Amino acid sequence: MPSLEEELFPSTPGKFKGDRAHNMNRQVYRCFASTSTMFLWALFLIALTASYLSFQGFVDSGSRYLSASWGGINWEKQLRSSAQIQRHGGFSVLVTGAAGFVGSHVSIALKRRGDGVVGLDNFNDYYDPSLKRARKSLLETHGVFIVEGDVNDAKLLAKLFDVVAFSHVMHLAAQAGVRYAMVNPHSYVHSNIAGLVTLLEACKNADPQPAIVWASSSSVYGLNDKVPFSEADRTDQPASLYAATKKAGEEITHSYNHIYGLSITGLRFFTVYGPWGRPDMAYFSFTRNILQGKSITVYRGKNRVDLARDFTYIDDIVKGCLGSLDTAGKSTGSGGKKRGPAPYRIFNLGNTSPVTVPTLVSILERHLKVKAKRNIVDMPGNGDVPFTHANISSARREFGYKPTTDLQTGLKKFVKWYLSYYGYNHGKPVNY
Ligand SMILES: O=C(O)[C@H]1O[C@H](OP(=O)(O)OP(=O)(O)OC[C@H]2O[C@@H](n3ccc(=O)[nH]c3=O)[C@H](O)[C@@H]2O)[C@H](O)[C@@H](O)[C@@H]1O
Repeated sequence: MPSLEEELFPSTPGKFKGDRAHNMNRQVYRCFASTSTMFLWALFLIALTASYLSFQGFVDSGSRYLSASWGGINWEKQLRSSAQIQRHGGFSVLVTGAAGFVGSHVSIALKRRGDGVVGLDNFNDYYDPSLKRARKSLLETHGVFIVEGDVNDAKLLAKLFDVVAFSHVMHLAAQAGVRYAMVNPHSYVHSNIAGLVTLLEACKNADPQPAIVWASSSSVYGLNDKVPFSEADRTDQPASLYAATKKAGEEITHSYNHIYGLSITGLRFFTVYGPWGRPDMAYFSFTRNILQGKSITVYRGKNRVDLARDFTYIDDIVKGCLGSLDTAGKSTGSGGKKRGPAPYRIFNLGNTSPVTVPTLVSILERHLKVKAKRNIVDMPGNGDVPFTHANISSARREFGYKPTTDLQTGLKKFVKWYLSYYGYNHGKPVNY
């Protein structure tokens, strides 16, 4: 049996016979009725979408407030107090990677001379996070507050710039390590590319815009064999994904400098070592293994040539970082708009005195008074380069950079710290 509607308005036009005016009326009514049905459906769908979105927002913000380790009045108070400048003409610096090796040393040095410092670190487990926690405790005793968060967190970055008008950003947060890039390539893209862009976005939007000094790497020289390495040498032959992401960082920062007027200084660090260092690096893992009586793997280059590095002591690097901050010109833009050209600089921070890896081992043996069990193997194709050697004349000219610690002296200080921290048997760290 046809429904009432079907009866009144048969689905097949033309089958209905009636007068013309009646017909017209029906068509108008029909058209109106279907428009209002559509309208009701549209309203229903909009309401459904809106309630879904607001539910999602509720879930997001709820989970953020439940899991976030930042935010709140007390947190903002800690930020402001840590960022407080204590010297005439001082800076307020956001240090990313502040619980890292270089980050912790730079943060303390800045704080000591009266600059305001706020740290940011995600405490990831690329290497033993307890060492990062210990550095954090050390920083707290110097009055440096570290926010636990990721440089990929745009909301957190916006909040930080909202609470503190940072004059400088020292960007040291990164996925470090040359050979680990073969194990976890995406962590390099996440931290060194995506994280960098998120940070630059926050800096470009900030008002005032901070000047940025950030960690590039000697590894950008890749297969370059012109020695010593100068900033103008080619850097288009990276030997590892790590190097490629650092090189990409140099290009990315250049574009932000060009478009938004951000002041940029990239520092190419040369194999930095010292107390509170990184356990994944050769001098550190060699020390641990030698003390534990385990063998160490010493890579050797083509034609049995020893590998060499321009090992640079942490205190020299810290001086280079501070010198870079002191001479970084201002960013010219604000709120995402460029107002004029800003400086774009790149410097080598090395020691200008390469030492072979076997010599590094011999120095450690002397300081530790233990003979190493050396397992010499040909360098696998793992992203390593045979040698590095920095020409540092640019940094010397610009801010008087002059490294003063040779490898022998620097390793002595490292070993002293290592033994006080871990003990001879790499037991539990001494509490700081
Ligand atoms: O200069 C830099 O820019 C880089 O310096 C280091 O990278 P790398 O020089 O490879 O430092 P190590 O991992 O400590 O290696 C030093 C030397 O020891 C060698 N090595 C390493 C590990 C090992 O088990 N055996 C060994 O012979 C390496 O081949 C290399 O020649 C850092 O790990 C990077 O994060 C940094 O960017």
